[in-house]
Amino acid sequence: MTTAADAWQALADWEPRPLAGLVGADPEARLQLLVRSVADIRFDFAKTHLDEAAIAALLDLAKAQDFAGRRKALFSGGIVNPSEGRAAEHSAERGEGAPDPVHRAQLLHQRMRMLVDAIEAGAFGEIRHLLHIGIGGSALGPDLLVDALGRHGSRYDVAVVSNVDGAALSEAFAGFSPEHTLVAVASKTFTTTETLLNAASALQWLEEAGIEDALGRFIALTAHPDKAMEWGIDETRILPFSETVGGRYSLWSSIGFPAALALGWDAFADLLEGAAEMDRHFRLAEGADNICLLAAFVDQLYANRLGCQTRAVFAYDERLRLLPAYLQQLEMESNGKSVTLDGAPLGRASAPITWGGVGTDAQHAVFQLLHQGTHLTPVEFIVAREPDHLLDDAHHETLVGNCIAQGAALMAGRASEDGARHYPGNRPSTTILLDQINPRSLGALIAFFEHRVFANAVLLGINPFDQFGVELGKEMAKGLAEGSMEFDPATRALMLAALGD
Ligand SMILES: O=P(O)(O)OC[C@H]1O[C@](O)(CO)[C@@H](O)[C@@H]1O
Repeated sequence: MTTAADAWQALADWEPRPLAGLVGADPEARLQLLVRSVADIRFDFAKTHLDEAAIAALLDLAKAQDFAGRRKALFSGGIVNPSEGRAAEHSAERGEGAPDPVHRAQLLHQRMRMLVDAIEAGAFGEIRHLLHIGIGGSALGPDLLVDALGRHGSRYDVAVVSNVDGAALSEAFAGFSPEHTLVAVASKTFTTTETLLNAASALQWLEEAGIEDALGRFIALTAHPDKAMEWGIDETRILPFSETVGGRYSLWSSIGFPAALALGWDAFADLLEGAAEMDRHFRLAEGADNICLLAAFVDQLYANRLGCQTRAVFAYDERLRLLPAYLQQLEMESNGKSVTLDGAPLGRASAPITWGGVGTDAQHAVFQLLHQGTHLTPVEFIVAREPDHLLDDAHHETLVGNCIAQGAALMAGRASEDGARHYPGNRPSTTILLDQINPRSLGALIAFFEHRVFANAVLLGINPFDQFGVELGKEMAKGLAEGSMEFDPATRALMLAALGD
């Protein structure tokens, strides 16, 4: 049997062919090999350097790394996060997983729904605003969902406040009236400094506004209900989710509460169903037919064969403007690792740096480097067939046309004697085309990215579900605030300059 080392060697021996040749030689075969539709989303990898030989090497790698076994473990509650001795059961929140976690998720969703109904029925008075306080995975997902899907007729004003910089909370206070505000404190651990400080300031804001029983306006979204109760939130207003749902995979749990409240329960249920459809595809599709695995093949090709240190994602859709930030956490916190599952040095590139923005804005800001810079950067375009507005068709046509033209220009390039006007071309891109952006398609899209991250982790042999890398910085920030830690002279001088003594 081919070992992982053999498969990596085969990839090292593989030579990329020019993109224009790959696409031009037999266009029909190319499209058939590299363009697929899953959950009404078209994934187009035709303008990447992936070819049959690279796919064969990467399929061998997947086999050598027991992709099928690890995928089975993911969906059946196996310990896929060995450093923390845990399963990773975000798919169970969508109904896809082992019976027990699926049942627990259903009970949680029932409680969420009852709370949504109670708020609507006026159990908390006349609520118009939801102040959602959380950070990282406890903020990026809900923020993305509400921003993307709540643009027309969101039933509540939602502010997601994550930064401990008081300017963020002050801005939210300025837009909300205390008597109509409900506060959701979202924290898996319920120990995160920034979140607890923001929550305490929100409580003070309500109290100072004369709200009777200000704590009664708080709900908690957490995997540690005991800690939320200690903080003062009544058990009846706590929506506890499972420890086996990772923070950056948690928008499907009660962390998604703002979306369920603002968009309505049916929309939240559609979101889960869209993700479940992608779960089923990922669980059942074999080999290169599996779109999440195929995307991971492209990622490995660029990160580990062609030396690309970054991956750029551009949403050509204003509704998805927060997607790049969401993906940064999902991809970089999951796969930004340097050791394998058994703690040995990884010895190759882990996750590339994810960056990006929104099109067409980014074209006028950063695309210069993509078209002519010295870095090779695989670019991902995300675009929808249907616009979200009633303005003249010219808007959508220009938007989509620009998106498609960028991929074509990156690939084709244009030769010129004048170096400044020379476009080298042969630059890869992937295009993800959605019919519409709605709860169902967004659920499927986000689940696609989650499973692609997992597939990459399997190919690399790393654990995508822990994040010890962020702990040291947290500890030192605490040590600095409490004066309980010794720092080096340069840091001491900086502290003195910034904070006084
Ligand atoms: O939900 P919590 O426990 O407040 O953590 C917030 C975020 O902080 C992290 O632990 C990183 O510091 C993320 O993984 C997580 O999403």
